[in-house]
Amino acid sequence: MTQQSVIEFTDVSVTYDYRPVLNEINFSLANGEFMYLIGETGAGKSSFLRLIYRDLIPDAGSVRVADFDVTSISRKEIPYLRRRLGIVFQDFQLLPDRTVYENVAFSLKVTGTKKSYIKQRVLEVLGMVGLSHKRKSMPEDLSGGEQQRVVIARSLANEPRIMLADEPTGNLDPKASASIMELLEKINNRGMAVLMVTHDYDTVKQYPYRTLRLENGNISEVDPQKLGRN
Ligand SMILES: Nc1ncnc2c1ncn2[C@@H]1O[C@H](COP(=O)(O)OP(=O)(O)OP(=O)(O)O)[C@@H](O)[C@H]1O
Repeated sequence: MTQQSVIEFTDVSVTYDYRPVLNEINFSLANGEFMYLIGETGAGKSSFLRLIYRDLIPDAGSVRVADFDVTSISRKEIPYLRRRLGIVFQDFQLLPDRTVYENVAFSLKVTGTKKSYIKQRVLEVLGMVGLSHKRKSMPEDLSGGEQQRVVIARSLANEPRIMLADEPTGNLDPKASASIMELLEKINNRGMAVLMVTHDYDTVKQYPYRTLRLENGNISEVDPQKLGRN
C-alpha cells in the first residue's frame, strides 16, 4: 500500500453463484480524501463496502485497509479493523430505547473505553454534530436529519481514520441533506477520509469530489458535473 492510501484494492474479484459482481477491481482511497461511489441497483456497491469491513472475503485479489491486510486477518483482529472505520449505514440505526447520549456511549463501552473518558468523548462528538442539547432525547423524538447526525456522532466516537457512509442523505429533505453534507465536509477537513455511496446526484454536483462508478463489474472515474445527463 502506498503511504498515502488508507484503502487499497488490488485485482479484487467477487463472484456470486458463478456470476461476477466485481471483476479485478483496482481502487485506492487516499488519506484524508472525500470520494463518492455510485452505481445502479445491483452494481455491487454493498459488496464493495462489505469487503472493506471484512463482512465479505474476495474470491481473488487483496484488500488493505489502514494497516490491515483484510483478506488475511484473523477473526480476532476484525474488531480492531472495524474500530478504524466509522460506519454510517441505513441498516445500522440507533437503539430506540436508549437516549442519544447512551447510543453514542454504547459504541465506546463495547470497545472497553475507560468510563471517565466516555463522558468526555460523548459530549465532544455530540458537540461536533451540534446536538449536545439533545443528549437526553430519545431517537424517536428527533427529526430524520438529527438522527442521522447522532449516527455520525456515534461513528466518530472511536476516532476512526475512515468513514464509510452508505446513502447518508437518503430519505432526507434538501435542507437536512445539506446539513449532513456540511458535517461530512467538516469531518473530512479534520483529516478523516470519507467514502460515500450515494444515488443522490444533486448532492454530488453540489459538493463535488472524485466520483467512481461501479458498472458491469468494473470501476471507473466519472465527472460529477455530467451525472444524470444523457
Ligand atoms: N450473498 C449473495 N448471494 C448471491 N448474490 C448476491 C449476494 N449478495 C449480493 N448478491 C447479488 O450481487 C449483486 C450486487 O449486489 P450488491 O448488494 O453489492 O449491489 P448494490 O450496488 O449495493 O445494490 P443496491 O444499490 O440495490 O443496494 C446483486 O445482483 C445481488 O443480487
